[in-house]
Amino acid sequence: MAARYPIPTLRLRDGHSIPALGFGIGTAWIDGKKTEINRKLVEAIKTAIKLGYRHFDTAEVYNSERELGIAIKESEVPREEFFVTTKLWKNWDNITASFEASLERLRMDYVDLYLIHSPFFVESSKDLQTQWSSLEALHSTGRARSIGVSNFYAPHLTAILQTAKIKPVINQIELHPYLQHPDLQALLKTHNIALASYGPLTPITKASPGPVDEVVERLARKYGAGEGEILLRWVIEQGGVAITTSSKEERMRGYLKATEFELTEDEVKEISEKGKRKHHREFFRSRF
Ligand SMILES: NC(=O)C1=CN([C@@H]2O[C@H](COP(=O)(O)OP(=O)(O)OC[C@H]3O[C@@H](n4cnc5c(N)ncnc54)[C@H](O)[C@@H]3O)[C@@H](O)[C@H]2O)C=CC1
Ligand SMILES: O=CCc1c[nH]c2ccccc12
Repeated sequence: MAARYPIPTLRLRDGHSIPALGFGIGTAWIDGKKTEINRKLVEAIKTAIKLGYRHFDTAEVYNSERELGIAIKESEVPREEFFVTTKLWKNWDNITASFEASLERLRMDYVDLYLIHSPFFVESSKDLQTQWSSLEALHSTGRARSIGVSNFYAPHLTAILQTAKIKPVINQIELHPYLQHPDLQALLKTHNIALASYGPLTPITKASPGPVDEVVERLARKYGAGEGEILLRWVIEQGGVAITTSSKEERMRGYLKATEFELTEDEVKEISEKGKRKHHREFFRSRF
């Protein structure tokens, strides 16, 4: 059975819309060395499509773009119904070649969103500015409908905003109650840059036990949802986009419940306040 309700969308600063719940094909799926097509992954993506997911998040470095392209073709759902994000890894010298290789693997002639995966591989602000101008050039061809960044913190954003002709539409970062980035969130709001959360389930999957456990369990009972769905909804209620994943159909189905109820302002606040009592960063730890 497909989603009972359509997944809500968020309007980006360039006028395009992004579904507020995305299905990631990184982390749990990664096998950077594989050369054969992973049919299990293709089938899992097709299951997600059947359940109603239309927003997929991949990256050059995940080695999953080919499977996403095949799954979308085999699903027979029109390309225009999907929102596909991919990300540039380290090939700064020829960004156009990297981008075109991604399109080829995806079997697509455009992506909805192209992101710089990380700012941590360059030496200077000037390098970041040069990279951003290459994304602007791709955007002008129409093959990257929207452009944005990932794992950017205030100094990285400030650097590119100094010379940007087009501001990033989104910053995809690790965001959950134990990593809330209040200052970065304020900066994004000032520039109308949306926030996408990866690792939204971290408090229950990687950082438990912790101070939000009790409230998340209580709200899951109240709304007849899983604990994960409370954390996904916490992101969505704050105007963010939540990117999660699973290989299990039951979990894929469960996450969709996050679109079927609303948390009250006080409930969002309670999770945030309790979350502030613990700090946990799962990804790119060595950079901080
Ligand atoms: N831009 C970036 O640098 C990054 C982007 N991402 C993107 O975000 C996506 C999601 O990232 P995750 O950290 O995996 O997201 P997540 O925090 O939503 O965790 C999803 C994982 O939790 C497991 N899970 C769900 N419910 C569970 C439960 N009750 N008990 C135990 N395990 C449970 C799932 O099976 C899955 O493996 C990735 O696939 C990728 O597309 C992820 C990391 C970095
Ligand atoms: O994007 C998520 C984190 C990450 C960075 N590099 C790799 C490589 C393979 C899987 C995930 C990641």
